[in-house]
Amino acid sequence: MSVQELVVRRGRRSGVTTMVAVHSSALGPAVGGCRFKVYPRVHDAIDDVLRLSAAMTRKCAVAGLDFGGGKSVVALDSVPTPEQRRAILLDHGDLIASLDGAYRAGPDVGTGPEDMLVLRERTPHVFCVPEEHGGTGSSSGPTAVGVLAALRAGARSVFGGDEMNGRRVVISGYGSVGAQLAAALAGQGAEVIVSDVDERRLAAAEERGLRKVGTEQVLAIEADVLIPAAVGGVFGPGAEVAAPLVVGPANNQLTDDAVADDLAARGVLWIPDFVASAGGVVYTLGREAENLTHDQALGRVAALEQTTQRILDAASANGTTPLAEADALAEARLTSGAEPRTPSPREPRTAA
Ligand SMILES: NC(=O)c1ccc[n+]([C@@H]2O[C@H](COP(=O)([O-])OP(=O)(O)OC[C@H]3O[C@@H](n4cnc5c(N)ncnc54)[C@H](O)[C@@H]3O)[C@@H](O)[C@H]2O)c1
Repeated sequence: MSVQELVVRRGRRSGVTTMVAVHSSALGPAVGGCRFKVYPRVHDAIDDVLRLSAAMTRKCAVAGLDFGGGKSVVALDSVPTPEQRRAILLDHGDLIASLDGAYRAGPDVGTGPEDMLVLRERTPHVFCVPEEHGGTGSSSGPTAVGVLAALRAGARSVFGGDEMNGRRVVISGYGSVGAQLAAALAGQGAEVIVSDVDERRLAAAEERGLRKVGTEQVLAIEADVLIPAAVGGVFGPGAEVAAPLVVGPANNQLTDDAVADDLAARGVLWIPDFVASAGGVVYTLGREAENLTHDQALGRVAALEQTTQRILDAASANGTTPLAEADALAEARLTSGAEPRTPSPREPRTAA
């Protein structure tokens, strides 16, 4: 897999290997989340950082952002103590600082706004520190708003309308984004069923009156919409999916791009994850890099509905998949550097 820059370093305080991949800076400095995860081997972490950074390039390009794709990964061999965690974050902050702004980090799986605060002790190139420290905090709310925008476009294509009342929706992963999607869709009258590997999350869902289903049944359950909101690699070759519409925030849902063709051949409309999950990065960069107001930034997130519609219309007109059309849109921006929304990327507000 091509990558512009990959830096892998063992931290001097923690002894833990952390890494940053800058996949592309064709449209601007690379942005991406910092993932804390236990990996069997460092090579698995390297594979992950490369794939995730490439997905960020596509996400930023399709969403019209003047930023490139990057990612950072902390390759853990076990869950760290709080002291180790701080040492790892400081080491990782030094690594990000050494790239001099070519990569800017936000939270990802395993990290949150408080961790960004520790990174910021070593580098200004950090997004999403808590609001009381001048950042915008967790991006899960805007991410959920973006998924709902993409869902509306998808529902019009599949069901002829975007009314969710009476529709059955299965959400895999009742975490930060999944829980917000569940609340919003239940509020619109949808029958929401959730799945999670964490019993405490399931108990929280049940307290809110939501039905649960085992993780092994998620793909097979009869539903109108399936929302992958947990992990990547959900759909492999020949995956059997009962729901006609799949749209969700989880990154890298397909084990391979060719799976998009398999899903289409089975009559499943899969909205590319890098389109549906862009709400968080669109909102955060709008607020922190362009100083937009909350409402202005949310307006940009809502525009993901039109972007998705454009992709679905093109797929329908050209007899292709939404993935092929989303890729074409990303490629057009990357090769022409087309129509930057802002004159030039600015420093993140947190850098001030
Ligand atoms: N938070 C954001 O702004 C954002 C932005 C873009 C993409 N994403 C992606 O969306 C997904 C959800 O993000 P989040 O912030 O809600 O994460 P989260 O960690 O808060 O929630 C994930 C949930 O999935 C559950 N889970 C893990 N493995 C599972 C499995 N095999 N089956 C079912 N449930 C499982 C976890 O227990 C957890 O409750 C992640 O893949 C993340 O990378 C999130």
